[in-house]
Amino acid sequence: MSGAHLDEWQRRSFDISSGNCTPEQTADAYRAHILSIQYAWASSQLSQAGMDSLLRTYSERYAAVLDSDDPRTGLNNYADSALHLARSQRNHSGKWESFLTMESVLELPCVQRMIQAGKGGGGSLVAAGDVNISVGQESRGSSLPAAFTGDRSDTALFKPTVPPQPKAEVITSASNPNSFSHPPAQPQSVFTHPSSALPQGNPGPAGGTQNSQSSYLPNSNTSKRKNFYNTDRGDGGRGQQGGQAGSDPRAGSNFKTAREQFIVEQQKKHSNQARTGQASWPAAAVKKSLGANRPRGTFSKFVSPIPRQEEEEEGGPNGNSNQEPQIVDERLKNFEPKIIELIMSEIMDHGPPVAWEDIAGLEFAKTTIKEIVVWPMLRPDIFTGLRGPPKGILLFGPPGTGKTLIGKCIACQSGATFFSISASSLTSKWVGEGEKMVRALFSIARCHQPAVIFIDEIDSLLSQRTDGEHDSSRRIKTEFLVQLDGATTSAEDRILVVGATNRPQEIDEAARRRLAKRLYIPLPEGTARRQIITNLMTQEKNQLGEPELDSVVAATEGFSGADMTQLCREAALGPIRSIQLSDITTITADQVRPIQYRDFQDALQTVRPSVSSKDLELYEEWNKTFGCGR
Ligand SMILES: Nc1ncnc2c1ncn2[C@@H]1O[C@H](COP(=O)(O)OP(=O)(O)OP(=O)(O)O)[C@@H](O)[C@H]1O
Ligand SMILES: [Mg+2]
Repeated sequence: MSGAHLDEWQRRSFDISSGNCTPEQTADAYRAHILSIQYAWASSQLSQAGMDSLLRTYSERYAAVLDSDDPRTGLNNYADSALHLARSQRNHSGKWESFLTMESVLELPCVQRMIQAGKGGGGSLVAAGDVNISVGQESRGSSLPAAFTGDRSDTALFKPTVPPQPKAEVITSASNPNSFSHPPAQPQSVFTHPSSALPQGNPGPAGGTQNSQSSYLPNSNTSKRKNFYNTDRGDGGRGQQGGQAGSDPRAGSNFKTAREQFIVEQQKKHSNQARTGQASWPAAAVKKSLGANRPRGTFSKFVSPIPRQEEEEEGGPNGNSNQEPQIVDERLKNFEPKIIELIMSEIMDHGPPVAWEDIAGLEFAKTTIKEIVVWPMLRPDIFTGLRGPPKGILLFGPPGTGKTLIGKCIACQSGATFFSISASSLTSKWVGEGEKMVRALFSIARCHQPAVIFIDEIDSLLSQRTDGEHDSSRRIKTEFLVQLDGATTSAEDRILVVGATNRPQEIDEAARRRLAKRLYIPLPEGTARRQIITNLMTQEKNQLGEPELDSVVAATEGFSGADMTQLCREAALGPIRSIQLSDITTITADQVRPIQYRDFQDALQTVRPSVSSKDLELYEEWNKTFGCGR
């Protein structure tokens, strides 16, 4: 999703602007947003990077509302005021009836003994295991408060035996000591009531029970929270709390705040990302409470793999090699650094410089390209309105005629940032990431204007769309067409796409239209062939006279530029082949004889034109139909 679309989507979806929302409503809204973001991501309306970014924002806002103890703005971790939000909350205390009535408590053997002991004026009160209170089915020792679990064995009022008390029932008993409750039909667990637990000097059973409960149980709000957040959770979060053991009174318990639980659930979903170190919003949410340990991710700084000169001198970006890499432009923050790095390192072209004079012939193509590429890049103020350059040009023609060479020349001569990408690498190397790459490519180009995106073998990227083709390549094509159309670029953007192909017939008609200027790069004519030979021969010792050159030019009718280069290379080997094998190790470079006409004659025996006349007809035909030449 482009930046513009994302903004619009956010605006429509996330308008909590009334200012009259209660904290509950705000929290609810944020939670709904978070779900919407996940849904949008799952249904491919939103990119991974977009989702990361949005989730980070909204989970932090959600957490801020949840955590704040300011009653006007926060929910204090879903304390009492927000419990009604949890519609599925089940508190059975209202329905259950305790079997522990005042009378039945008095009949308990331990209570009887206590009474007896009280009457007897001292001595041991109650033996361990004497008190059996039925409270429910589950046994989760770790869920008890520390005072319950023996952590405070010296002062503990109650000590559980196996199996210990489930929280739900503890909670109920705490809030209503006179109706110690349980589901009647469920099996029972056992509580031990040690003698020391009873309030000193208070032999009265009812009063004793009340006092003891109020002294060891946490306040009812906290207990309710525990009850709620443990109702439908498995053991999933236990490990997450491990780090708090020892210092946290909740150590060893399953208790989690709503936010912690939410984060745990999300972390499970995103565990893969977390493992690979990518940014994921739960990590961002955790960051809030953990301080500055921000993970590397979407907002990590990006460092260019190609250090600038001053950086090299200073020992790294910003003069500090220890600093994190930096994403330089806001527009790129939604892309994973990995992708940006790939584009910067693998797509930007850094070849040897090529001048217009190095390209033999092709005068019409060169003039046109200068007109629509180089000058507008150099003087954008003049080339506006109707004079505005096309957004795309297509160089087509037989193989080896200089299309790629022209691309390199544009890179050197236009003064623009040059992105050279082979379509096959886009479709094969980053399978599944192709459309992301395309989007990132255009975004980076937008940040580095004026920019030329050169796509060699563009036919393999923009071939006719068929029903049977793979979904990913179809998506790449669509993304490319969208970007090419300039839907996401403004009129002032100076990004030019130059495509090169020797299979123009295979290009999708929609792409053809977008590559408005289609230039035929034909086989070199006589003068061009002569120029290629002359250019190449100036670097070598040779004895080629004008008439001999004419003969070679005449003999190479139908040769492409690449064939001509190959012919010259082959001829250049002639003098070496004439050296005696025994001399090859001792001979000096000066002693190698110059290239002669006979070397070309020999070479012409082995080097053949690579383009057939039948193929040539097809190009001529396509040029007549779709080409922009004269
Ligand atoms: N017009 C030319 N002037 C000088 N050299 C040329 C010319 N055309 C081709 N060559 C030579 O041929 C080589 C191959 O050319 P290039 O890669 O540009 O061909 P291409 O048109 O891109 O071929 P393909 O369609 O197969 O990709 C160049 O490196 C250059 O040496
Ligand atoms: Mg090429």
